[in-house]
Amino acid sequence: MSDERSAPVIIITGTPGTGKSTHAQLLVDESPIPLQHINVGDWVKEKGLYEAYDEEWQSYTVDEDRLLDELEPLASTGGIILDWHTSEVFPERWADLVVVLRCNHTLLWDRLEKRGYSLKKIQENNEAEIMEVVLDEARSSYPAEIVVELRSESTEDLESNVARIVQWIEAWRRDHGQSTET
Ligand SMILES: Nc1ncnc2c1ncn2[C@@H]1O[C@H](COP(=O)(O)OP(=O)(O)O)[C@@H](O)[C@H]1O
Repeated sequence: MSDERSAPVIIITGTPGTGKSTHAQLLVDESPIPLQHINVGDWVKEKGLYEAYDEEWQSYTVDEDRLLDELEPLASTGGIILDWHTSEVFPERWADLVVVLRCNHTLLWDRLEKRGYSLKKIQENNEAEIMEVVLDEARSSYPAEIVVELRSESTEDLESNVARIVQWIEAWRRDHGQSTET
């Protein structure tokens, strides 16, 4: 329950390349309270929280139980941004806000090409973005009132999205009896 936390847990999700890490980094800089950015994919690799590596798809099969065990203490304390392309794995009680980033598929294709993804992986992700896979997953895993879909196609989008999340953090603090004055 968020009542036990002194700071919120924010999930930023979206198809790879939609801008999760870029948003999370800017949010860390602009947040009125300290937030730790957890790039879950990097964590999985660094901490070896996977069962296997799939050569064909160039991706890891995550050991979800171990991942959740690692994250649980951080989620209980709060003050974290969970940055991952999937959100259903996290327990519903962890999340205070779930941001789903969206991007035009042509633009997304270019971003993933620049990243050096294989054609197969670009196609898979592009199709997932068109089919709204990540959005559907977030909507079926969390209450509608905490899921926010935001466009991430330009620097203006990035800045206004982060400003909006900062406002949300300030409101969260007020609701939890914490002053926004320092
Ligand atoms: N809103 C945006 N406006 C312009 N470029 C963006 C935006 N969001 C992401 N990008 C660019 O797209 C690429 C992928 O962004 P990244 O944050 O790594 O995505 P993700 O973490 O979702 O995989 C980066 O080069 C980043 O600079």
